[in-house]
Amino acid sequence: MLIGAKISKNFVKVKDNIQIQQCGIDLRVGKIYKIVGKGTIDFTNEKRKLPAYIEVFDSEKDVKIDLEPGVYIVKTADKIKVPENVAGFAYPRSSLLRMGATLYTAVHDPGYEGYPAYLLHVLNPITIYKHARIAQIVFVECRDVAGLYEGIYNER
Ligand SMILES: O=c1ccn([C@H]2C[C@H](O)[C@@H](COP(=O)(O)OP(=O)(O)OP(=O)(O)O)O2)c(=O)[nH]1
Repeated sequence: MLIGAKISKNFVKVKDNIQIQQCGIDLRVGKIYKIVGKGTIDFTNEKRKLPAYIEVFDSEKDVKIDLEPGVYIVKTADKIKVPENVAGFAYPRSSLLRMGATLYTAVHDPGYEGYPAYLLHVLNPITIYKHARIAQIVFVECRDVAGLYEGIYNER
């Protein structure tokens, strides 16, 4: 069952109550990066290498950005902390989709703590203002978990 926002608001450091939705929490844009070069992925992570990112926008410094179609990495401005018996799933806001842009997201593991990064796919030109709410994260109770997330993306 999805965990309602009355509880899941405790898993996200929200800036404003406007972020609290019915059964999820809206996440704000923090930084936006262009991807430069190629990445490498393997079985053991030994050869895993992320491409370079060039920062093109920072909600702390910039007012807005006009993005042309392409792919970008978005780092959220909101820190999340996923409890040990919970997993999180993020979705693009429907308004974002209605403008011709979307997010690709993965699983937020039990024990993860940090500012999630998502792939932003802009199909139609879009203007993004600082701290725009772009995603909604929902949390699900998770039984019999096999340990907690201890990987490189933790930001404790
Ligand atoms: O769209 C997402 C989904 C998850 N995360 C965070 C939370 C998650 O717990 C962590 C690691 O995600 P995942 O396990 O999918 O990444 P991985 O590539 O398998 O990394 P690792 O080898 O560290 O497990 O990254 C994001 O930043 N963006």
